[in-house]
Amino acid sequence: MTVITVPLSDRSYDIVIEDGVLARAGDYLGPIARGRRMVIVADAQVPMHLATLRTSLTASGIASEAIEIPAGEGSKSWATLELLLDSLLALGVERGDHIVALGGGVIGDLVGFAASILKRGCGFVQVPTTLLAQVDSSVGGKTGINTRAGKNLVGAFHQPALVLIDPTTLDTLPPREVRAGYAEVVKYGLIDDPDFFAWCESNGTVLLLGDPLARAHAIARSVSAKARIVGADERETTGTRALLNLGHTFGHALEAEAGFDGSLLHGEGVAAGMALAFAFSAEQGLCRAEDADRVARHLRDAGLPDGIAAAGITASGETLVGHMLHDKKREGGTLPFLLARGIGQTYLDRSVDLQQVATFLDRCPR
Ligand SMILES: NC(=O)c1ccc[n+]([C@@H]2O[C@H](COP(=O)([O-])OP(=O)(O)OC[C@H]3O[C@@H](n4cnc5c(N)ncnc54)[C@H](O)[C@@H]3O)[C@@H](O)[C@H]2O)c1
Ligand SMILES: O=C(O)C(=O)C[C@@H](O)[C@H](O)[C@H](O)COP(=O)(O)O
Ligand SMILES: [Zn+2]
Repeated sequence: MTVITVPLSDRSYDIVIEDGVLARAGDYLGPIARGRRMVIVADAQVPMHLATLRTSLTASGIASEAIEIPAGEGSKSWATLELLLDSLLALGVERGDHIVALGGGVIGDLVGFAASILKRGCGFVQVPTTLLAQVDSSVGGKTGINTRAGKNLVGAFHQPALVLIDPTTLDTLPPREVRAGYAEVVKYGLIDDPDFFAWCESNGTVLLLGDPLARAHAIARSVSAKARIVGADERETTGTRALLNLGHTFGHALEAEAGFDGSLLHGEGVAAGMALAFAFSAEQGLCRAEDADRVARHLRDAGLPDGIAAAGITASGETLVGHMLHDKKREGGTLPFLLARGIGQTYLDRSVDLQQVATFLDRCPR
């Protein structure tokens, strides 16, 4: 078992990583339930994991109710949020209760946001069941929904009380979703850990095939990096947490253009976005072309898109930059970008000319 703490003074919380921990969830949730019934909000596609969780709660003497949410990015919406809040109110959830989010990043973001506003804020616990959620979205308290204008534009910072990660739940995850989650794993290497990127180059293939040791290493290393960064800059005010956005300004624009319909998964958008961030950095003379090529090659080898064409997007540079103007990092007329001086040397650049970005994107193959 590995336990990593997110250091946030009186709101610090543990991330427990252990094969099979879902079947022992009651041991961890007992003290949080305080003798009350727990409400689990689960992705409708993980009934087997919901059953394991509920059995464990029952064995620990904790009653539970379940609300199932349709799978997919479309559920990070006003409509689903409203239905969820009504269901939670109907079940009598109180401010001191903790809602359990069981599923991927969609469920975690949606349930975390619902918890942040229900009765002006109640608690929640993350039980992530996708690789992406286990290495990234379940940690750090960014919650929210998408709107017509783009990704995650309405939300709140609201930290969970506990994150329970059972890597064996990934045995049922479709390979495309495993690959999408792997993009966020690679991200940690590219941000500030070149040794971890090299580890990914050597171990990515076995990790994607479900090797338990490689999987455990990748989850623990990713989560440690995220816990350290979130502890240093919880609300993305100093620029440190913004590093976790590597590839996301490009990636969210590609996702918005694709339309949140499952044709381009978040991790796929991030993969293409990271390749574009490195290619743009190389074009600007900030990093070596060999580094950008190395990033694109590894993403391709992992079965991930390495640019606009591979992401299936045909939109112009101007259209994509139009999506980027909704980015939450925007400061007046400036849009800070995560660029790179090399692998593991990502930094926030506030001097990027959006016209140059549009021209660069137009030159990328379609
Ligand atoms: N809050 C954050 O810090 C943060 C970080 C990264 C991503 N995100 C958000 O996370 C979302 C993407 O999350 P995701 O990639 O987990 O997608 P997801 O939640 O849509 O899950 C992917 C698919 O896997 C299915 N699934 C989940 N667990 C399964 C399992 N164990 N077995 C079989 N199927 C399973 C789901 O039904 C869904 O179809 C995006 O909305 C993204 O914006 C948030
Ligand atoms: O935790 C963070 O901070 C991140 O940026 C992690 C990202 O992987 C994640 O996709 C996040 O939701 C993007 O945040 P946003 O602020 O750009 O919406
Ligand atoms: Zn992301």
